Amino acid sequence: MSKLVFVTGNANKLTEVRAILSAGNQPVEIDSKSLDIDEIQGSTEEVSRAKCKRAAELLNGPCITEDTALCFEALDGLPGPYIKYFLEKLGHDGINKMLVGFESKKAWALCTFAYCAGPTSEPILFEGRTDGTIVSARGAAKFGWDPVFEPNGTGLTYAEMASEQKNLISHRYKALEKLRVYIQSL
Ligand SMILES: O=c1nc[nH]c2c1ncn2[C@H]1C[C@H](O)[C@@H](COP(=O)(O)OP(=O)(O)OP(=O)(O)O)O1
Ligand SMILES: [Mg+2]
Repeated sequence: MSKLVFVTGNANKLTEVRAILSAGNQPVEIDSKSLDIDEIQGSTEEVSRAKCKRAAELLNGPCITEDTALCFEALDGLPGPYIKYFLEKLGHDGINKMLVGFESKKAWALCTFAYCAGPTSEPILFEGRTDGTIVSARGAAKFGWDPVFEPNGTGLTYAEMASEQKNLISHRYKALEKLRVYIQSL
């Protein structure tokens, strides 16, 4: 099959996706298209489905999209798919302050890849989840909320890890492993 098109406006995602999919003995190559597609409100599944469907309409062909949510246990899963706007307004410090009144600092990163075969097809979803804790920022602020998320059992924030380490345990890696199996069955 021809190369898959990954529609995203986020260069960091693209770098990680390429790194993860090129590892292993059956590498998957992808093309990318930088489109900033409107995102609806709703559950992570609804947000993902709508975005991928719209991308397939715009491209008039098959594509993948990806949505990343950061969910706080104390807030029953919020900010979830809206983390981008919270991060933009509040920064790493504000993200921590959101949890000051709560005992639990537990959080999980949820990645949802969507594959849509074309404008008249329904997207198929692939989820990956990594559990951890929200901590004061540590490590280089290169990618989103990486400095404030410490995956369980590592003692390091995503930002303190080598990219190879993050890419072996991340929400994105887990979702991509499911997508990879699906793509290779096409
Ligand atoms: O592994 C990650 N480590 C740290 N931060 C991350 C990660 N992955 C996404 N992020 C950030 C980017 C954005 O602030 C929000 C997700 O929002 P989200 O809509 O999925 O991403 P986006 O709008 O940047 O790109 P896209 O064009 O693919 O929708 O969390
Ligand atoms: Mg987005």
